[in-house]
Amino acid sequence: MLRTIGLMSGTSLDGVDAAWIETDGQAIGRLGPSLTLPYDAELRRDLRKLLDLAADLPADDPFLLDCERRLTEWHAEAVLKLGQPADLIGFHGQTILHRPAAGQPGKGRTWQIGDATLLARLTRVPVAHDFRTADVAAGGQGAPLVPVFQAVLAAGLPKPVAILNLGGVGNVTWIGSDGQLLAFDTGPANGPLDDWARRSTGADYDVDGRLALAGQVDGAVMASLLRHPFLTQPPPKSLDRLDFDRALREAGADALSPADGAATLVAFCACTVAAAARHFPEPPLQWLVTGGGRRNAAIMRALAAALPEPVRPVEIVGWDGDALEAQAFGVLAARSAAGLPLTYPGTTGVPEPITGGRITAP
Ligand SMILES: Nc1ncnc2c1ncn2[C@@H]1O[C@H](COP(=O)(O)OP(=O)(O)OP(=O)(O)O)[C@@H](O)[C@H]1O
Ligand SMILES: CC(=O)N[C@H]1[C@@H]2OC[C@@H](O2)[C@@H](O)[C@@H]1O[C@H](C)C(=O)O
Repeated sequence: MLRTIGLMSGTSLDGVDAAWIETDGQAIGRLGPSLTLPYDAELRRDLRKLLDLAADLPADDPFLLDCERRLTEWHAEAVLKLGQPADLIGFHGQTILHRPAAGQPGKGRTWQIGDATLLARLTRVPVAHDFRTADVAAGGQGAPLVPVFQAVLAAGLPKPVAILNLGGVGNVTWIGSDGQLLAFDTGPANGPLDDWARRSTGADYDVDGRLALAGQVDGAVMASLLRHPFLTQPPPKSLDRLDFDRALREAGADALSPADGAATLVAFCACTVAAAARHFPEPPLQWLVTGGGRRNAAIMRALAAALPEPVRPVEIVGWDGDALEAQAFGVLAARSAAGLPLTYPGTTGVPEPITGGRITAP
């Protein structure tokens, strides 16, 4: 088994999640400590700016390179703070653009920034990185990547089960009784809500969903959003963090009051999850919710109303919803080192299971 440290900077841009996990990529030995190192306001703002600029930026743009260096140093700081010995780091980096081309090998693009050479030098540990490129190059969605780890974690749970991650974007993993995996992005989750909270109240996010709980869902905006073709599109499918921004503007969301806007975004998030469930081969026995969205009481209430099955935070089965994605990248790093598949036809739509990632020595 390898002692790994998984590092994830998700689409919420809230900070680096780091987790220690002992694994050979197939089984989990020990789960160790984890932490989140939140970005300071300046780095968070610059990363958010990068998302808007990414489509037109050359890879050697000075602003991009400066952000990449700062992002990498932040990750190194997270590793040092964790203070655990490691044989391998799994470094996701920060997605700034995601445009896969389903079923068209060589046509899609997914872009995670992060300087693996610098991270390996700063931590003196080999770094596995660039986990999504091979899958997109082979015609896969390049996301989600966590299902292979969730399947190991969920081995002892009654099936079918649905694991819902509510980060900036939402994604779900459905695991059937025979171990069948179906995973895909559900729709926007905290991303548009965070942008809305920042614009309307100045806060980084709607703490505990209080703003949304004080508002009313706007029927006209909802009706417009629910017509988005992503909801009925069959999986595999994945999203860029900004994919719904235009639809939200066109639906007239910008004209809503702060509370009604938040309430409407929350209700839409729950509707996208209900729409996702229509793609499952059979209903799950329960939904286990991970990611920051599980702390948003408005989202959890809306999910409970929209789904017929029980909806609970993953802590109910003893998992740590703040560490899960980081732990996944430790396992993905070990799988990459062993040449094991990271993605499958049922998770990214790649034609056959393939490995991915590259390893950079210190
Ligand atoms: N107490 C809380 N109340 C409401 N929302 C919260 C709370 N805590 C966290 N969040 C939300 O969760 C988000 C962070 O979630 P998470 O860390 O799962 O995202 P991520 O890892 O960046 O995303 P992704 O899964 O897209 O990679 C915050 O931006 C915020 O919107
Ligand atoms: C391209 C990209 O970075 N996608 C993220 C994003 O955030 C949530 C969702 O969209 C998911 O598909 C993915 O992250 C997790 C870690 C994954 O790949 O499983």
